[in-house]
Amino acid sequence: MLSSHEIFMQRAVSLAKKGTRLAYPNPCVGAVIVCDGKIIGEGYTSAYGGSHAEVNAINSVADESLLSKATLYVTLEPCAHYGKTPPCANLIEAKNIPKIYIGCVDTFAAVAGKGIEILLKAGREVHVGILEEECIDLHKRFFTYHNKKRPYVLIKWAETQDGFIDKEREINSLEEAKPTWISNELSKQRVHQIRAIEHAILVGTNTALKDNPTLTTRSYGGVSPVRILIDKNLRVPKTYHLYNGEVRTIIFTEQEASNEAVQFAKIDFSKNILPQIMEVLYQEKIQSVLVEGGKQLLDSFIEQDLWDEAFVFVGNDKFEKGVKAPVLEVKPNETYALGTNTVKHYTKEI
Ligand SMILES: NC(=O)C1=CN([C@@H]2O[C@H](COP(=O)(O)OP(=O)(O)OC[C@H]3O[C@@H](n4cnc5c(N)ncnc54)[C@H](OP(=O)(O)O)[C@@H]3O)[C@@H](O)[C@H]2O)C=CC1
Ligand SMILES: Nc1c(N[C@@H]2O[C@H](COP(=O)(O)O)[C@@H](O)[C@H]2O)[nH]c(=O)[nH]c1=O
Ligand SMILES: [Zn+2]
Repeated sequence: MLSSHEIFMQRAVSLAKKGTRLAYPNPCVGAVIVCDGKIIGEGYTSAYGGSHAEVNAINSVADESLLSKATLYVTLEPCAHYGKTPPCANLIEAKNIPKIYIGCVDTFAAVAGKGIEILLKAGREVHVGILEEECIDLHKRFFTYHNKKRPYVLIKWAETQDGFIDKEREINSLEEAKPTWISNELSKQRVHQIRAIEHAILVGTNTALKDNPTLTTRSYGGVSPVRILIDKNLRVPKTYHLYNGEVRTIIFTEQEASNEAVQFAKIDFSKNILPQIMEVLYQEKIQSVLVEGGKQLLDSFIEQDLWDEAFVFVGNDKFEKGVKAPVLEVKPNETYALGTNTVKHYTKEI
């Protein structure tokens, strides 16, 4: 059974999940203020440049005098640095909040224990590590980005019962360029929900040529991720969806090119391209990337052990031949049904 501290922290985690996508490149933090066992204030990080969770929670309290006997629950260590806003640790001190429960320490160098230090120096009671696993999971993109200097990488594909991601097929016209659907409508919505959380989405050249993907969140809503395409020789026609200007799109190529609908990033294809792509995404402050295929691209991420989380959607069909699905040599952490489909979810410790 959860303790009351864990229940309030769980509420802070749920609040944080509401704002993940808009807070980028900030972590979306959740905060709850409790007095006499009742929640008197709540908040989560505003869209980038806006106020932090602690500020929003404090501002939401109707009777400020209660703060001096209240407890603050916050998913991430309060900040101690002047970024776009002043430090939250100083605000908590100024508002005389006596008890602070923190989900996890912020490993970002500008904070890293300094927020806790300010609160302890001010004589506050500080507890760290409440629902720590959930809080680290919540902030995994932000931690990976700062600690590994690359975005958090998720790989995802849909495969048939007999392990194929497509049939054998040739594309002879624009009309023929569309995905072979393996997963069902519920899975599609789940994929769009995942897309709505992640910062960017990446596909390989053959996937773009055969599927003419849109890569948006249209079945779920929310912000669509930045679209990323690998296209060494610019083989994907400008009539394809990726050039429609609907969503910010970056194309990795070795060609000199310009186009008002997309952004080109030149890399050296004679070398391993994945570290180069990671470096550009890092410079672009992109904190997570969902790799949606195809086979060759997914295999290169798997071979280089460059993934943090994976989703495999298993449909009901058997193709008997076609494009073979990638293989993960580890067991899924969870498996669940989405209607008649099965989802295998793999996570790694960050
Ligand atoms: N069921 C599903 O979930 C999915 C199915 N698919 C299917 O998969 C198929 C496409 O897969 P596949 O043919 O493997 O192609 P990919 O989409 O992986 O694209 C491969 C091409 O992209 C470039 N590329 C990819 N990775 C690298 C790398 N690491 N280094 C350098 N260049 C790279 C190369 O282009 P170049 O040769 O120009 O250098 C390469 O030929 C399609 O049939 C598609 O429908 C795709 C996505 C998901
Ligand atoms: N075929 C297949 C998938 N294919 C992936 O989805 C992309 C198409 O995206 P969109 O154009 O936005 O619908 C496609 O290029 C490929 O990366 N995904 C799945 O969840 N299930 C499926 O059965
Ligand atoms: Zn802050």
